[in-house]
Amino acid sequence: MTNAEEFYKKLRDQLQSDFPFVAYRKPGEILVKALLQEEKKTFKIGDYTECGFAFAPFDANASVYLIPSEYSEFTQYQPISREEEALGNPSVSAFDFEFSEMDQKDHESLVQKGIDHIRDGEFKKVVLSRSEEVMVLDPDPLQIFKKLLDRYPQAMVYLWSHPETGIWLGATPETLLKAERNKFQTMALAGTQVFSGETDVEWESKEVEEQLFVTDFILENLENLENVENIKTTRPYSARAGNLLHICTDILGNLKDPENLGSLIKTLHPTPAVCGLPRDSALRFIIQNENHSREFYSGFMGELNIKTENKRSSNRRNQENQQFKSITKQTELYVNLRCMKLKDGKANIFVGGGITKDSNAADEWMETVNKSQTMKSVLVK
Ligand SMILES: C=C(O[C@@H]1C=C(C(=O)O)C=C[C@H]1O)C(=O)O
Repeated sequence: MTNAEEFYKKLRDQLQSDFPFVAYRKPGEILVKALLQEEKKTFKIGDYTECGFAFAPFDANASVYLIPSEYSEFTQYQPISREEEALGNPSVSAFDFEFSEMDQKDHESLVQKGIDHIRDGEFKKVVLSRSEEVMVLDPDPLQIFKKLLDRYPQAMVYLWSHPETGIWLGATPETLLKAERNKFQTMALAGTQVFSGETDVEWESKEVEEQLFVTDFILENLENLENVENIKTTRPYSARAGNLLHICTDILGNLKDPENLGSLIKTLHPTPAVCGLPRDSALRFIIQNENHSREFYSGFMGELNIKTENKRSSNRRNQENQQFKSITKQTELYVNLRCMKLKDGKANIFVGGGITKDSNAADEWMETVNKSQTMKSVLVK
């Protein structure tokens, strides 16, 4: 354990030498962790038995970056107080930023084209996105990271820096895969409305249907996987993500072979929460029609097979404070949403939304504006 000052000095040194590193805090946790690569070399994932922090692009055929535990220093600190965190309304709103009418027109016509293709029966759902360039007043990634930590305690907050990928930051609400011992968990997340102080809200049938598509797709695919058994789901509930609410179903199960995560990850990514349904035709539409490259947006990132020590006290009499220690490997991967790439004093913010037959282009534009708020609120002083 180190202190905040030392922690950020290490990150600063790493940034200056352009050595790969990642700093992050998992949802609801207090400790802020980092893996600092000790050499300037590029590591990639092979079969998902590797151990470290993974960073994957949207393109499921492209290789996945890794900061390996084996060649990195691990460091962490505990912020002294959380008093300032997650407080009220940010002083800045997405509406304080100017919008380009061109961006709006382009996005609305992309969405309309998606709706037309759905009505023609080509696919049932497609997730369409855009990227928006924003000037950053203080483009220091460490300052932005600290603001994200403050503002989003329930998100997976990260700062990733690698000479081959550039600098990325995000605060995502969406779990791709949690796995420990023989248990795993994933999530079907879709449907969006603005949070106005209440999580017990009504959802329109369009949103309910859209989220159900995601749940059903994940369940069908999991059921076909040799390595998976005892699948269970929670009831759909409203989950808060910053200024937004989504519909969420948790999906849990067991792994017959906990060492083999590769087939599960490949089955889950990309889910219809970020791509569409059926996957192949939606993906083709995205590649042919979005006018930007998603790069790492709507890919995934997080801990892969990180060794964790679990301590358990025995309550039995005559065994004072006896502790059982066991080492397990933990995987916690998140879908890379509400994220941005920092470059030359500018941020490229990536936002998108799921389109179904009942979508409306102007509403979908507004949804991306609302989603851009997550990153914009930390880009000004
Ligand atoms: C695609 C994004 O978010 C996804 C799409 C959602 C939707 O269509 O309502 C909701 C949550 C995410 O699964 C994004 O944030 O860019």
